[in-house]
Amino acid sequence: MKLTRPVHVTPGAAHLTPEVLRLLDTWLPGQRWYPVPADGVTHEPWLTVTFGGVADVVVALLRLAGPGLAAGDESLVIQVPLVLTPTAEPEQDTAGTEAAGLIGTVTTASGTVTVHDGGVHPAAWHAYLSAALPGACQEADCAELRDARRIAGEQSNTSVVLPGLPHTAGQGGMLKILRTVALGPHPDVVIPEALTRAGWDGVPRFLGAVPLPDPAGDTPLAHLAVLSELVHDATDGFELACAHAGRDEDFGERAAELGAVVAHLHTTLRDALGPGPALEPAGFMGVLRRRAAEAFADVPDLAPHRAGVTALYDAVSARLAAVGEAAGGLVRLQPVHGDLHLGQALYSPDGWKVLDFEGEPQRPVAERTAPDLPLRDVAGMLRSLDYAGAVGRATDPHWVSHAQLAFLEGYRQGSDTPDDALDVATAELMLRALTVDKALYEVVYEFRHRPAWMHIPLAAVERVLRA
Ligand SMILES: Nc1ncnc2c1ncn2[C@@H]1O[C@H](COP(=O)(O)OP(=O)(O)O)[C@@H](O)[C@H]1O
Ligand SMILES: O=P(O)(O)O[C@H]1O[C@H](CO)[C@@H](O[C@H]2O[C@H](CO)[C@@H](O)[C@H](O)[C@H]2O)[C@H](O)[C@H]1O
Repeated sequence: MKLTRPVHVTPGAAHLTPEVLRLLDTWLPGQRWYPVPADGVTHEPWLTVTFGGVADVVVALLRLAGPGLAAGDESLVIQVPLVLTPTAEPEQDTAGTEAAGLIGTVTTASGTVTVHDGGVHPAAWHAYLSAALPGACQEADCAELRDARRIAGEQSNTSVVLPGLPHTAGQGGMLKILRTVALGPHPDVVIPEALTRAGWDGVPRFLGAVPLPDPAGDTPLAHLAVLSELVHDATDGFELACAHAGRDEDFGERAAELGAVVAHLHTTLRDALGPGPALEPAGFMGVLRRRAAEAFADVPDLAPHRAGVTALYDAVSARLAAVGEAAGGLVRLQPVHGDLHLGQALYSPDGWKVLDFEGEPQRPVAERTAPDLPLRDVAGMLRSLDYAGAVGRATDPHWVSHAQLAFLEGYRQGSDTPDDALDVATAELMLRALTVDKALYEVVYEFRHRPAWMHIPLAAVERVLRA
């Protein structure tokens, strides 16, 4: 019988010496996937994970503690896979160490150990792969790891291409090591698994996952990694749209196809996972108002738009209350993507594939996974087409609006509208509110990560409020 490797969990910092933890304190804040500004943040060992039959690989699950961060079960937990190799001498030559993932060397009374980042190390990939997929990668030099490589770029997690992994449709896999560990089933596991089970081919086929076992029970505490089929000859949707924008080439056809895929995604999600509760206007708009207040507190440049946002949200609240009263209730919420943008879509010879169901990384987990309005994803794509026009430097003043209208038309045609759907005028007003909500999120995201691009969502806030 083909087995997966057992995953063992130990409380605290088992297998990790104080020297290794100190090394991590210095190294972690410089990582792209580190989820918060590092000022005053400490790393508290929560659990340590090892894999049966795999030596040297230790995964530290560290709770982030500090000003403004939640504590206890609510804390933000990061996953830090490490390869700890006992060695005779400290490594002197550090040339090329970043590529090799060397974090450092520590010496204790019991000897010297080199510490490598497991995210870029084949020994750790072997451990995850053999835990995710029955029978795969039984040896560290297995065929499945041939030519494996971590993908470069600005990622919230660490993804590894496995060209040698066989699967039903051909060859190749993608292992995604989740850097932020949230208690409960992870949406990037649950949603692709449900969509694959439903036979929908708009996501890379789900192949397996690495659960974090609960030492006190049978249900996994969380998920550590997810494995999916590699999409071949795929182009990142944002790069594709920017390239079209740069040539002023119409993106309408691709955008319409994408709209139809997003519509099918919503129908399949509702059928596979079931609808959620009915939209409750006060609660829903309360969340939007709180998020806006947080954005205004974070970014001073947003101040001139405070009154406009309040007025728009007041108008939506009033309309939802009136419509709900007249209809005896409003549309039901449902599972959605939650952070949909062109960079979460791959264009392949087989059409568009949607990726990354984690929700907006800067939001609390409960909020990210809550049932929502599908219009949230529509707003995300409209915003992304606007980014593509700006970043790709379209000179045609209609490039963005053409692509957005084509996306909306593709979405409308692909939609299987539920009986309780919002009427057109209310849906349009709600789409404006969700577009503003997304643009405010983006202003904060750009303020923190890419200030040179902050003008793109800032202009959008102004434009939508003026409309
Ligand atoms: N199954 C796949 N096949 C091919 N490429 C993929 C696959 N999954 C992800 N990618 C590539 O990896 C990138 C990062 O994946 P994603 O799931 O969005 O990770 P993150 O959460 O770190 O942003 C994507 O933008 C895409 O280019
Ligand atoms: O991909 P992530 O889940 O890490 O999402 C975060 O980063 C995105 C940028 O990489 C950011 O997206 C914003 O910029 C995109 C262009 O780079 C644009 O297409 C999106 O529309 C825009 O929101 C995303 O918001 C953030 O959560």
